[in-house]
Formats: sequence, C-alpha cells, structure tokens
Amino acid sequence: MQDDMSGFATPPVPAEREKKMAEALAGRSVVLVGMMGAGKSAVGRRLAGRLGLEFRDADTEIEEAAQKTISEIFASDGEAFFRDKERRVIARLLACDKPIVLATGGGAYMNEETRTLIARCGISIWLKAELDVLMRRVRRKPTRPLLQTPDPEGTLRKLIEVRYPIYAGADVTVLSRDVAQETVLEDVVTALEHHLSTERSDKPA
Ligand SMILES: Nc1ncnc2c1ncn2[C@@H]1O[C@H](COP(=O)(O)OP(=O)(O)OP(=O)(O)O)[C@@H](O)[C@H]1O
Ligand SMILES: O=C(O)C1=C[C@@H](O)[C@@H](O)[C@H](O)C1
Ligand SMILES: [Mg+2]
Repeated sequence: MQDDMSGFATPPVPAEREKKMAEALAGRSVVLVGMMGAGKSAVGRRLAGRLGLEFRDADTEIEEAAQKTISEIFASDGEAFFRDKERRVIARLLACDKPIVLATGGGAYMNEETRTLIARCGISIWLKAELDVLMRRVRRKPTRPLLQTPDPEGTLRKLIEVRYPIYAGADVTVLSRDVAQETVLEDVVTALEHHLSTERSDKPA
C-alpha cells in the first residue's frame, strides 16, 4: 500500500484481470462470511489489495467505535449488545455505491437484516472450513469469547451445525483449506471471477 498526502493508505492499481472484476462488481462490495478462523480477515485484506478496493474488518470497526476489545464488549455489555453494534457497523460500512472488501465477524451473517443488506449491496463469499482446520487456527489466540467454554471444539461443532446451512446461502463458496493463504486467495479470486462472469446470464431476461 502506498500512502497519499491525506495519510490514508491508497490501494495499489490492480492488474487487467482484477480491473475487469472490479468493473463487473459495478459498485458492489465483496463480503466475506464464515466461521471464526476461516480466514475472512487474513484473506479479505489480500483480496482488497488484489482488487484495488478498500478493506474493512467489521470486528475491528466495532472495537474502534467502542474503544474496547470484543472480549471486553461481551463481558461488560453481553452478546445481544455486541450483535446490535455489529449489525449497525455493517450497515454503516456497506453503501451500495462505494465498493469495499468487508470481512465480517463469524456471527454477522446470521442476522437476517444484515444478509438482506449484503445481498443488495454486495457479493457474499462463504469461506468454508472443516472443524479440525478451524480448531487448529483458533486455538492460537484466546480472543474469541464464544469459544471460552470448557469444550471449545464441541462449541465450534454446534455453531457449525447451526450456521453452515445459513452460510450456504452466500453467492459463492470457497473451501478454506489447510494450504497457504495465497492459495486460498487464488481460489477466492477464481470463484469470484466465475460468479461475476456467469451471474447475468443466470438471471431471467
Ligand atoms: N489458509 C490459511 N492457512 C493457515 N493459516 C491461516 C489461513 N487463513 C487464515 N489463517 C490464520 O488463521 C487465523 C484466523 O484467521 P482470520 O483471523 O483471518 O479468521 P477470521 O475468519 O477473520 O476469524 P474471526 O471470525 O474470528 O474474525 C489467523 O491466525 C490467520 O493467520
Ligand atoms: O463467530 C462469532 O460469533 C464471532 C466471531 C468473531 O469474528 C467476533 O465477531 C466475535 O468473537 C463473535
Ligand atoms: Mg476476522
């Protein structure tokens, strides 16, 4: 990223293939959904660089607005308060005429209002990962309040059961495998490109 005089990072100029994809987005954002540890933040940041779009992370935005970590918000205000903040932050970030790449928090797509907004102003990409892959990744950091239980693996399994049928409604699904992040990014770019090149012909005239 280069820095312009305003102090904000300027996205790099994308290559021809990515430029075409950014054009086909026609103002829509790319919104990554999926479980904790799926790689939404890590892959989302790289994807934004590729597409020459701004990257935003809903969890980070919530923390900045509240001046508290997510764990602190859960502890002091409860999950319902957090979910309401999450819904409002995403509504602020997703404007239909200003495309960004947005990494959502793991539970954000469970909110119907948020799903409707994403469908209107964005292309949703579900980064799908197997339980064991997620476990290996989330084990590294104790920053996810929902997994502070005596049996985090069991908790994650239950969340998967409830959430995967909903995540499955996303426009595009990409498997976040146990491979380098660059490889998952490449899979995301290819799947998004395919979606963008076929979506118009899918729709009835
Ligand atoms: N393909 C990958 N291979 C190995 N590690 C990965 C891969 N993708 C992400 N990671 C690592 O897994 C961890 C979780 O990734 P990340 O924070 O991007 O997940 P997330 O989907 O944003 O989760 P959350 O919903 O909790 O914000 C990070 O440490 C990240 O570096
Ligand atoms: O899966 C979830 O519900 C969450 C995932 C994280 O991204 C954070 O949004 C928070 O820890 C809750
Ligand atoms: Mg994240």
